Amino acid sequence: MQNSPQSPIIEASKLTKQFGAFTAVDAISFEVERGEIFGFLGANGAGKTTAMRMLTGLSRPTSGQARVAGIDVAAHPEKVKQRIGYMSQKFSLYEDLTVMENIRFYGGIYGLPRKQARQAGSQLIEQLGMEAFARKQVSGIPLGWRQKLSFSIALLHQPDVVFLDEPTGGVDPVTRRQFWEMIYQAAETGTTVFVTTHYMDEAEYCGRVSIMVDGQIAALDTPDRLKSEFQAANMHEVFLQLTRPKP
Ligand SMILES: Nc1ncnc2c1ncn2[C@@H]1O[C@H](COP(=O)(O)OP(=O)(O)OP(=O)(O)O)[C@@H](O)[C@H]1O
Repeated sequence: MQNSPQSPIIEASKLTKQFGAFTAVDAISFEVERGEIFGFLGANGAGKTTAMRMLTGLSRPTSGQARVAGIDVAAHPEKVKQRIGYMSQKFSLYEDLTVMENIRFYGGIYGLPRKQARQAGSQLIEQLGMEAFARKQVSGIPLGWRQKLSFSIALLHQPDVVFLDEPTGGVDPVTRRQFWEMIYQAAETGTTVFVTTHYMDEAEYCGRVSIMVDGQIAALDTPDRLKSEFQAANMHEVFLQLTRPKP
């Protein structure tokens, strides 16, 4: 199923996930346009990862609907996985494989022919300037490099959308900036970026931002419009106004 270039690349309609009596994601509806950098924010436990797992076909919605690249995530989770890249700190590289082996392994998972995976691997290592690490086990390379590598691997099969779950957690500010340059490059080539972060300076780098509170989307707009609506100097203040428990 193909979606037209004009239609939103992500469409969620009353998307809901319940765990027993607990509603982790509560009827969220939103759309993301092709090529957008969309920030998906919320306090700990707000439901971001659960929502993202539904959008990536890893978890079945209890009710509601979502389409990613025109594909219904509940009806065709395997098809969705072919059209997306996914990177999280928990689900990422194999520590005991080398950099090159990881690239080839994921190339295989994403269905790239062996020769193409090898070429893409060499190209990727060169682009990242990781020649010195190519034959090193991933466990032995610095965290910032690992995160850049997993992002590049998530883009290996040129997905329509890349989902990034706290991609810059724990890395230094310089590496975070470099990582965001990579995000901009991906968006410029047409890949939609759906990103969660706890860093509010990063929220400012997004085209639009949604903020989840207790399973619902409490606000969604450009950082500038949110700041103006909440009369806040920065996104950190917007975030606090929405997520701070009411007295
Ligand atoms: N498999 C599960 N069974 C029961 N409850 C769950 C399950 N997965 C998540 N939850 C609960 O759903 C809520 C939302 O969790 P989720 O991980 O989606 O939040 P989050 O916004 O991603 O938080 P964080 O920023 O801490 O990762 C939490 O209260 C969590 O305990």
